Amino acid sequence: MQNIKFDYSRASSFIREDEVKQMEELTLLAKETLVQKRGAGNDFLGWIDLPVAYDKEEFARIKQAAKKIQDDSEVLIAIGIGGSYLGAKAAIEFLRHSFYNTVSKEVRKTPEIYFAGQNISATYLQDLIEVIGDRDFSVNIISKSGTTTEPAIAFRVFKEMLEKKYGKEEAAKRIYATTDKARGSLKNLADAEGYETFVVPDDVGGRFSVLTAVGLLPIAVSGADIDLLMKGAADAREITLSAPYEENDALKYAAVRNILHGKGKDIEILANYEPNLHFVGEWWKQLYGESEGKDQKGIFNAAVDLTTDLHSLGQFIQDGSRNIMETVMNIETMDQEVVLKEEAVDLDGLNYLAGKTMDFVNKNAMRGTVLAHTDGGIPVMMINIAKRDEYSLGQLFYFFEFAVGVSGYLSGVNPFDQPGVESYKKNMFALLGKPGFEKEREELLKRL
Ligand SMILES: O=P(O)(O)OC[C@H]1O[C@H](O)[C@H](O)[C@@H](O)[C@@H]1O
Repeated sequence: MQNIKFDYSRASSFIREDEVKQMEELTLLAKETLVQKRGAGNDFLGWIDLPVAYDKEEFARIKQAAKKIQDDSEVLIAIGIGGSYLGAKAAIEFLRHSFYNTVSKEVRKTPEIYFAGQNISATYLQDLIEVIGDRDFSVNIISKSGTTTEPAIAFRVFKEMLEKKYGKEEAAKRIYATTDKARGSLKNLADAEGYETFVVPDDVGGRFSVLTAVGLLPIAVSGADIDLLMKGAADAREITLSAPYEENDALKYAAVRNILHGKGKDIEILANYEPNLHFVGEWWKQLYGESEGKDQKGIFNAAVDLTTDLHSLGQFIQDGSRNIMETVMNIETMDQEVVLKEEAVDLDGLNYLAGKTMDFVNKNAMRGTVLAHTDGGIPVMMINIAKRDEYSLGQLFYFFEFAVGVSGYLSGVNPFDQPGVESYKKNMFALLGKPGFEKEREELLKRL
């Protein structure tokens, strides 16, 4: 079943069919380079077969660990940043209750889940500690490299808290470490302290790791069905690897956004009309931004929540600099319904909507906006998502991952490295006085 469909028919005034056809050869070549692991970054292509070739024994352990956390904890703190944060956050926000952490326990049924280590804010951390209070909690520390500063700092704090509350031995049973199978300080620490560990495979980069233990453990704790998530990704893989160019949506998305980029559309905004999709947008920003923004090239990625942002950025999108393309994530069938009622006196003038659902209003807002943006000079592409469930999300993750691999090769970059991310770290370490950065420190202090 194909639950994710790409449709660029609305952008027909910006792009001709023969242009898309002309991209066929290059796009198929990029796809073959990717699949046959012949391109730059080919050490990091484990995500291509992951949905069918994942470690089944570990998968079962993830489910057991999730069950244990559900049984013995009221709160899970998932610590991680970038790819070790955004996938799980996106999935839980998309799949579960809009107010997951605040809705009653009877409705939620599973532990509250908070994220930490995705910033260096003391206020955020102190407030989170207050939220946990004296309740039972567990920690999932997630870092592929095992050396990232932000999560390491947060982990120190929560590790101490756990050890104080439960004693060292019991605390160790409430700490789950997801990291490299052999390297890094987190792996060493986990081995020394006896934490249960889960592996981020060597050949899966952080931003492609949502379907490894990195994403799967917190997602499973939230009560979402990770079997269905994997099934969705596996089916998307099947479709993407076998469909011819004309019917291959991931390839078309890669081709079309590159054509539009060539016409001066340097910015791509990913829009949603459902708040549950907000963090899919955040996940996508890392996936696309880190994969393509390098060598002084790339499409800048931004995400907007609509109709909310039509009342802030809407003016700019409609009428500002014309270097933007838009991709809309549209959930075709929503699971909840609110029907608008008739009022005896039509003071707010809304009686014309009586009997209509909110989704009807939302979808028409979307249709109207797509047309307005098109008329305003913004090519709009649609990604139609059948519904809000694990199966569709698995497909969506795979669709975006595959498309960015192809798209990166089309634009001539290595989509699987992120050399630029090191620059801020080097300066931060130097300013913090980390051993080994003495020379850089001297130079930087002169510039402050
Ligand atoms: O999982 P970690 O090794 O802690 O890495 C977390 C993040 O760190 C850096 O920002 C990388 O550029 C990201 O790609 C990565 O997802």
